[in-house]
Amino acid sequence: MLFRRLCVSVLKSKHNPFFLSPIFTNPLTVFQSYPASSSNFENLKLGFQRTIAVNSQGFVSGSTANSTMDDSRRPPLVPIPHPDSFGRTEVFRALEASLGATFSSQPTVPDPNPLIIVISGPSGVGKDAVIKRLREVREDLHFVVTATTRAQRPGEVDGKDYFFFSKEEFISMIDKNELLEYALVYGDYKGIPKQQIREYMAKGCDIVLRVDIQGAATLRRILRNGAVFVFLVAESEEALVKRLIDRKTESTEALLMRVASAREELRHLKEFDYVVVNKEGELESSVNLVESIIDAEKAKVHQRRVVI
Ligand SMILES: Nc1ncnc2c1ncn2[C@@H]1O[C@H](COP(=O)(O)OP(=O)(O)OP(=O)(O)O)[C@@H](O)[C@H]1O
Repeated sequence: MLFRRLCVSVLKSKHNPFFLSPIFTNPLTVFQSYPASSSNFENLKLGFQRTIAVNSQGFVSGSTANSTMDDSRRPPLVPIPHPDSFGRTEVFRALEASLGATFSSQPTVPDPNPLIIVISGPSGVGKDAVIKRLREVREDLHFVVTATTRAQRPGEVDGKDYFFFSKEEFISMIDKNELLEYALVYGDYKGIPKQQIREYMAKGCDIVLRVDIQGAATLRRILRNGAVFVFLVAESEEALVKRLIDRKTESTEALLMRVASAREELRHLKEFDYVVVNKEGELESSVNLVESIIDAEKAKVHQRRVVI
């Protein structure tokens, strides 16, 4: 359509010697003989490069030949039926013939790389709540199960809540460099098994890691820009404290410690790529925003790349 408009506007120009030429008074619709012989074509020169040919039945043929291209390399002049009047297959085939090449059905760009998403933020901000919902709404997401040496609590499932190991087993994993990151927390080890990440990335899954602020700093040093770092915050300090009180899971000492650390932790915000404000009663919006971040990362021309 655009091409036809171009031809018409060029031809209607008062500088054009073909103005009101009889070929453009014919409707460009009737298809009688295919392929039309090149003698049927009247050639119109547009500028210096592109030669356009329109036959009396309304077929358009063109080549991008420049003056130095020899005939053996030039695609054959093939009439192209107009999509208004002919089926998609006929137009498609004619375009291929005219270009002298078939159109590839290969994906235009490769699949995006699997992503590692590190979610961090102060205690009580809603990391677990956001991740739990994210896993419900998003397929191909693997939440890494942490390895720990702490005792299994009633109701906890090995391999789902944590992977439970003895201290000897855990130290052996450290020695064999099988952990991406680990820490000793109140006398117990916690760490991220590399093998689990490798396995799920190989399946094309995106990986979610939930870590505290110190863990995020360590992962940033290891993964650099290979992972995307998301900092979750509450809309205010007041909202965060109320949320922690309402959760009723901490002793008063632990509560005080978590609230005090939250202030300090906020200073690390600048080390992250994105910040998501998890507002009171708006968990769904926070999850949507994390999803949008993942989608945007997957649309990046220069994809993050990481080898674990
Ligand atoms: N947007 C929200 N609105 C209201 N309540 C929320 C919101 N997000 C999370 N919560 C609630 O706040 C409490 C703390 O959330 P959660 O346990 O997910 O925090 P966390 O960051 O994982 O904490 P911690 O690091 O201490 O484990 C939970 O009771 C959770 O249900």
